[in-house]
Amino acid sequence: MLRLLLSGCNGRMGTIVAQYCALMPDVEIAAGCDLLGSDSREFPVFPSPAGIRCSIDVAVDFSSPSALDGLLWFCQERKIPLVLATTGHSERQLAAMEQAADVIPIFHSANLSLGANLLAWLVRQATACLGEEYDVEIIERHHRYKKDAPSGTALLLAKAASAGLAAPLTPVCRGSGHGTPRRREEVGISCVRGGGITGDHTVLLAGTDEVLELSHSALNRTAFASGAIKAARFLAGVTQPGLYCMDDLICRPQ
Ligand SMILES: NC(=O)C1=CN([C@@H]2O[C@H](COP(=O)(O)OP(=O)(O)OC[C@H]3O[C@@H](n4cnc5c(N)ncnc54)[C@H](OP(=O)(O)O)[C@@H]3O)[C@@H](O)[C@H]2O)C=CC1
Ligand SMILES: O=C(O)C1=N[C@H](C(=O)O)C[C@H](O)C1
Repeated sequence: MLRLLLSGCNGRMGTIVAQYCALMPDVEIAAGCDLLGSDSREFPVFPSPAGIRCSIDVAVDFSSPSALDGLLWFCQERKIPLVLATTGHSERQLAAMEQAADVIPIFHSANLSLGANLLAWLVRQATACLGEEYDVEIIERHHRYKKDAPSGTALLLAKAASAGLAAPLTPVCRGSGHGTPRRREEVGISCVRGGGITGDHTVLLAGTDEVLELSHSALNRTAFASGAIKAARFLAGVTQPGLYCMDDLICRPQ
């Protein structure tokens, strides 16, 4: 049995992950964490990891950047691997996560769906083929409740676009009326928030005479939940501390 700690268990993703795990005979949510706790779930819910005493194989976090410090402390103390799916962390937090990966295995991915990670790979191939003459612009669209912008996936795609080129691109968030012409060395990110959009990402490669568009749409949150459980299963078999990501799960041509 794979025993999980689910951080952010009362949220949109936490709810879907718990439902998804309930369908798996060999995966169990041993404990949950959420700010308000809860006594109506099929597992105990704690306001922070500090109070958890039961045995945990892997922690899975879909909560908020504010949960990170407590989670890293708990997982390092108990030597528990961590799947970190939350987005919107600061540079300081990302550095703390990298340090913690010297002690425990951490699987960090801003998007746990197979398709979005394949999109990142395709974007890298596309910029490598098209080169500096094509401007890269990213449009991300999410539901009205999303707190962070730009999305973690948009930043991941910006990095992938940059990796295909000789000179790196700097991510720039587009607002309305920015009033200066685009600079060649930027990758623009435009954020849309509305309704119940689960998560759409489009990468535009805009040349003078043609435009290539590559897109991914998550149709529901199970796309992420299934990736989270694959990542948890993977970490349960990892023996070395380190930073892992979807590249460690996906087989594709180099
Ligand atoms: N990597 C991936 O594939 C995906 C990542 N995400 C990311 O996951 C995160 C959660 O998304 P979503 O479920 O939509 O958000 P929600 O706001 O619906 O859920 C987050 C839950 O975490 C709780 N929470 C907030 N702070 C803490 C804390 N310090 N400790 C424990 N629990 C806390 C929230 O409580 P309260 O509401 O009271 O604040 C809420 O119940 C986001 O960062 C999102 O971007 C989402 C989908 C896919
Ligand atoms: O908050 C969300 O909902 C999502 N967040 C992730 C992100 O910031 O990229 C992944 C997905 O797009 C859904």
